[in-house]
Order: sequence, then structure tokens, then C-alpha cells
Amino acid sequence: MDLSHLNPAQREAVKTVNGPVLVLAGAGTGKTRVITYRIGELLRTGVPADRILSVTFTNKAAKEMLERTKSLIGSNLKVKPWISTFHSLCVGVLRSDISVLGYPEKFSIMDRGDQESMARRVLRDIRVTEKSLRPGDLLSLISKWKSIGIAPDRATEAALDDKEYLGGLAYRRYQQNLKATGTVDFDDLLLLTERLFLNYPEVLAKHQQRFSHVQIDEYQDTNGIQFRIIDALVREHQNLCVVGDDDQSIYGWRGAELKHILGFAQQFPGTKVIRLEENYRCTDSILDLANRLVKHNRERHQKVLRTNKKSHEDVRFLELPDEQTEAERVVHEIKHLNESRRIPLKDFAILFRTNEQPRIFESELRRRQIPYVLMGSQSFYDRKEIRDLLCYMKVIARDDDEQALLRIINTPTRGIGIGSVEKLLKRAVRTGKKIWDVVPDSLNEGELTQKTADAVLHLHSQFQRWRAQYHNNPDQLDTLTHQLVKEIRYENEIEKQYKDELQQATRKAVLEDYINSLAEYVDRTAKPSLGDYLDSIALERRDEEPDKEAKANADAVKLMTLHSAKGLEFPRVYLVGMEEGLLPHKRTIDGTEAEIAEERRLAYVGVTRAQNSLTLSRAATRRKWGKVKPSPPSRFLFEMRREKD
Ligand SMILES: Nc1ncnc2c1ncn2[C@@H]1O[C@H](COP(=O)(O)OP(=O)(O)OP(=O)(O)O)[C@@H](O)[C@H]1O
Ligand SMILES: [Mg+2]
Repeated sequence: MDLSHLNPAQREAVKTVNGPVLVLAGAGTGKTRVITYRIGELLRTGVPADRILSVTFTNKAAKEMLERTKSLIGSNLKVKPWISTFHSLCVGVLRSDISVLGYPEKFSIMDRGDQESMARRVLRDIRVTEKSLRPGDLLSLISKWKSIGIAPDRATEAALDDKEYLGGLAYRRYQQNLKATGTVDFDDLLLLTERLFLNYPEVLAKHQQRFSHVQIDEYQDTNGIQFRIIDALVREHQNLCVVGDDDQSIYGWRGAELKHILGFAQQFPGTKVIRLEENYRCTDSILDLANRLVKHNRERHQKVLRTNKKSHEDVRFLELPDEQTEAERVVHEIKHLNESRRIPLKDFAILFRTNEQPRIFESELRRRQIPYVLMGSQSFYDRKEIRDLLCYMKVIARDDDEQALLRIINTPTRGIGIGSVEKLLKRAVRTGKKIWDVVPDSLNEGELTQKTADAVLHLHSQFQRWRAQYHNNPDQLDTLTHQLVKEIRYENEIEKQYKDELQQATRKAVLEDYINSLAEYVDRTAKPSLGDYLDSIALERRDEEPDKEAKANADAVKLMTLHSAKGLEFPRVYLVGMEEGLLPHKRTIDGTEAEIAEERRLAYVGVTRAQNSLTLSRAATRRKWGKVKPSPPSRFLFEMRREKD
């Protein structure tokens, strides 16, 4: 392999394949490049591809790393190196060994939407109103408790106020429901893997033997549980390389702990620490700005960061009267540069702090007919139609996936009313049987009419048929789903629900998109299966919708939050909404210094995404709840400019 595209420090990091290595370096210094070259180097020295594990943060980053590796070592590898996120690594471990924890091997993974309906159900069961505790808040609480290791039966003791106390009660019931239905949420994926590794040495040993070399990108954002999982995996050989930048740690709210990156060398005695100081991404004026900004953070490793890239244009600061003009100005400029200087649209990225910001840019881009992709929005799988179909597929995969069944038992309407469903559910819970199996008793006791009972049994027989069909032809998922849509007359349901023809057409197009995406899945997967498909969807939903990947590579402007821009780079960046209340976020304005420091790191991540051109814009006023309010400039703007001016 050709290591001439690396500088001496990078080469050393790539060559040191055995023992612990920490690459601690600023943005754009080639940390991710080091990871991909190491994969190449390991293969060259004869390590089998499937014994090399590289962990990244998002599915998008994993895909990108796989691409980079392929272009480095050729794409004709028979066995692929493992490149995965923490969550997909854990799914793999649990699929093989979860049964020792009393979960079924075919456990289902809840996505965010499933979690919300579960939260709502639990709160209703314990008669807590939305006023006292919102489902979303309950989920944040549960996630917090899980990430710091507070078990359900200890949460009420740990509660800090009434809300948390109610949350504790709900947490208990939530976890019971999950266990009873053989379901896990995202946090459980990590927790249960950790529990397996901690308490079942033979399971751990098996997984330790799978990988001889492990590496982690974006190490600054791993949390305690993730660290302990990796720590357990590499304990015997300690061939672990982590790369990260303490200045880019932006997931404090998920329990990422800076002390891991800072304490790595103590955790792993004999660590080789490598620093990279040359930034290959940004021009000097962009890098100056980034350096000035991040210097305001107190708790950090002192780092030198320099670049040889001379800039052709200065960083620009735009101040516009309001958010509408801000969007118009940015979009107008992009259009102009695209038309007059032939700069491709895909060179542009618009970055922002909150999910509310892109809407106005989107409508402006649409108005001017400029193609764009909004990355990281989950709209595709969150559409009602797709959620419904996914539930059908879940029940085909697992006859007893009650959560999924409850969602679609009367969708499209088939005469099974909510009252009947509740009675069936109660009886099922009481007797420990499946819903299907309590129908005869329920009928005998007069809880159901004959007509309703027939409807449930008919649905059951349909599912049995679909399941058999799936088992006969597991690689025809798209055909099966297409047929299912017709059989349940889903399009009729759409026509009944939406009077507007345009609405009907868009909804039906969603169905078609979905079936196309299934066909794509089947095409690109060596051994397609329903279980594998549902796993991949559940994980995928955490960041991207599948066809965005293709769109993003096409010629389109990219819009994304600062969180999803991590690790990426773009020739021309607009960092918009540089205002107090947006960046720093309003939640943190009266917060602690640590909270502001994290916002500052987010701004730093944004600034350092830019390769050649950077524009920071702000609106002087902004509508809040319909009223025009002044919006003061972000303190970070002053910090970036002060010394120079
Ligand atoms: N030695 C090198 N010579 C030329 N270009 C390089 C070199 N190392 C890295 N690059 C390029 O610099 C850019 C940044 O590299 P990379 O994405 O690996 O940095 P990073 O440290 O992972 O950044 P971030 O902290 O943002 O994740 C990429 O375009 C990469 O191809
Ligand atoms: Mg990187």
C-alpha cells in the first residue's frame, strides 16, 4: 500500500498496528484517513479482513468509511472488514447471545416512533396525564437513567422531583412491557451487550476472539457504556486505536465523557500518543477563525493547528434584517455562484443548530427551483403509511410482536374496534397467551361478537399465509409487500382518509417509494432476510433515509444540523442563524460554563467543515410565536473577531 499520501505522524499511526494508540488531533488533520489506511495496512500484513473492526458514530460515517477503504484497497475483497456503528455492533452480539439474558433470539428493536407509542401507552396505563409528564420527556428521562446505569426499580429513589418520580414509575412499567414483548430500545442495545460481556465470560471470550484489531473514530463522543464494551472486547490483545478531538465533543447530553479521551493513556498503559498538527481541509483564514473561537474553552488539550492552504477569499459575516431575508440572501448567492461561476450545487452546505431552522431555507430553495437535500431528517420512515407497512412486516417476522400488531390490527379498518382490542389484550396479558390464541375464549365469554372474532381470525390466517410465502421466497420481500398492500386494500383506505386528490396521490407515491426501497435492499444484500431488513431499518432511522445517500451525491445543496455534519467537509459552507438563542441554544444560555463550552464546540465543528469558503450569517430579528423579536448576535461572533479587530 502506498503510504506516501500520509505525513510522518500519520504514517506512524498507521504503522503502529499493535498495542494501544491514541491519535489526538484537531479538525481536518486526517484522523479518519488514518483509520482507513490502517485497515489497508492490517490487510497488507496478513490480518484477515473479518478480524478488523472499525467503529464509527453514524451509519453515514460507516458507509463513507467503507467507500474510502474500498477506493484504497480495491473493491474485490471477498470478506469485508467490519465497519459499523456501536449500535449495529451490539445488534450483532445480541442476535447471537441474547437468549442467556432471557430475551428471545428474534427480539425486535424499537425505533423512536415505537418508543413514543409505548411511552404514551405506559403513561395512560398508570393514569399520568400529558400535563404532568409528556411522553417525549419520559423517554429522555429513561434514556438518561439508562445511560448512567440506574435500573428501573431504583429510579423512583433517584428521582429529583415529582416529575421524575412519575417518570420512575413509568420507567418500571416501560421496561416490563419491553421484556414481556421481547423488545429492546436503542439504549438497551448497549446496556444488554455490556451486561452480557460483564456477566458471561464465555460469551465475552467468543466475541473477543472475533476481532484481533479494533479502532474507533470520533472517540471524543463515546460514552461510558460504549467505552466499557470496547474495553472488554480488546482486553486480551489491547490492539486498539482511537482517534478523536476533544474540541469536537458534542454529545455531552448523551453521556459522552470527555474524560475517556483525556484518560485513555492512563487506562491503557503503554499507549502511543500521536498528535497531528497539519490541517488539510481549511484555508488559513477559516482555520484562524476556528482557533480563535475554541481558545475560549478552558478545559482542553492545547493543540497547534496549521494549514498550508492559502485562502482566496476572507471569511464573511452577513447581517440581515430578518430570517426571511437571511434565507433569500443565502439562496440567491448560491444560485448566482452556480450560474455565473459554474460552481456545482453539491459544493454548498447550509448548516444550522436546530431542526426548526431549515424550513424557511427549504421553501426558498424550492421557490428558486434549486435541488437540495435535507440530511438527517427522518421523514421517510416516519410517514404513517410506511410505519403501518413496517408493522405488518414485523408481525410477519414475529407472530407475537404485539406492539406492531396493535398498531395495525384495525388499519385499514376491518371492524375490530378499540374496545374489542382492549379486551383481547387484557385477556392475553392475564393468561400469558398471544392475542390470536385468546379469541375463542373471549368469544365464549361474550367479550367479542362473532363478526369481530371472525375478522381477527381472518387477519391471523392472512399473516400465516404471508409468513409461509416469505419463508418460501425470502428474497422477494418487495413482491410480497406489494401483494400485501393490494390484499389489505391499503389504497382504498388512503382514498377514504383523504378527500383531497393531491394528498391521495402523494400518499400513494409514498407506498411506491417504499416498495422501491425494499427492492433496492434486496438487490444490494447478499442474503436478504426480513429480520436483517428490520434491524437495518431500525438502525438506519437513527440518522438517514436510504435514498438520500444517492441524492446527496447528486448535484444538490446540502442542508443539515451541526450534529449531523460531524466528520464531513464541503467546499463552501454557510453557517446560518449565528444568534443568541440559536447558537448557543436557548436551553443553554443561562446554563453553566460547561454547557456553553459544548455549544462553542458545536460552532467549532461547523466552522471547520468548510474547505474554501465560509459565510457566517445572522438575522437581526426573528419571529417567535408569531411575534417579531430582536435576535442578538451570537457571543461566538464576538469571540471569533475580537483579537483581530
Ligand atoms: N496527508 C494528507 N495529504 C493530503 N490530504 C490529506 C492528508 N491527510 C488528510 N487529508 C485530507 O484532509 C481532509 C480531512 O481529513 P479527515 O477527514 O481524515 O480529517 P479528520 O481529522 O478526520 O477531520 P474531522 O476532525 O473533521 O473528523 C480530507 O479531505 C483528507 O482526504
Ligand atoms: Mg474524521
